[in-house]
Amino acid sequence: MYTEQSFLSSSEDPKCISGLGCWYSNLFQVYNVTKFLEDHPGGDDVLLSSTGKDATDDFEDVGHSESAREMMEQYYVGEIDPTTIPKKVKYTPPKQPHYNQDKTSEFIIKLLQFLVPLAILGLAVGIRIYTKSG
Ligand code: HEM
Repeated sequence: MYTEQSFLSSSEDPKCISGLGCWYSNLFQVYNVTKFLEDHPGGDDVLLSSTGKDATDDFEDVGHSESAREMMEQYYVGEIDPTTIPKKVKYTPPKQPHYNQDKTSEFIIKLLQFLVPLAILGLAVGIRIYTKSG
């Protein structure tokens, strides 16, 4: 099972309107390739390494066939303005509540850990002195 994986591609074809001329779109095309990962002839690892970023060069460098370009259409999600993509979001975990608020019991345990062996030692020495003198 794959989690949702998409990559971006900048428009290669200029958009043309007769009389107005052509211009290149500054928008990115988004492709969700989750369902294609297992079937991609180039393997899922190359696809995965191209997700979450502009994969135009990765895609073009391979020299994909016309049929590959046609296949792309079924994974097309829509266009996105790259300036609206948030920069890398740094994850800061939510502050955890501090459970052991009561430090008293911790202190008592530490004190007992120190006092109990001391008491046993004292008792042993006491018995020894008492039995010797007897
Ligand atoms: C939805 C997007 C994509 C589709 C539909 C697609 C489709 C295909 C197809 C049909 C092939 C077989 C060869 C061909 O017909 O050209 C192929 C090969 C390949 N693709 Fe993709 N591909 C996509 C995206 C990518 C991306 C982003 C990469 C990133 C590097 C990539 C890398 C490769 C590689 C390395 C091969 C193997 C080329 C070879 O062995 O000759 N593909 N792809």
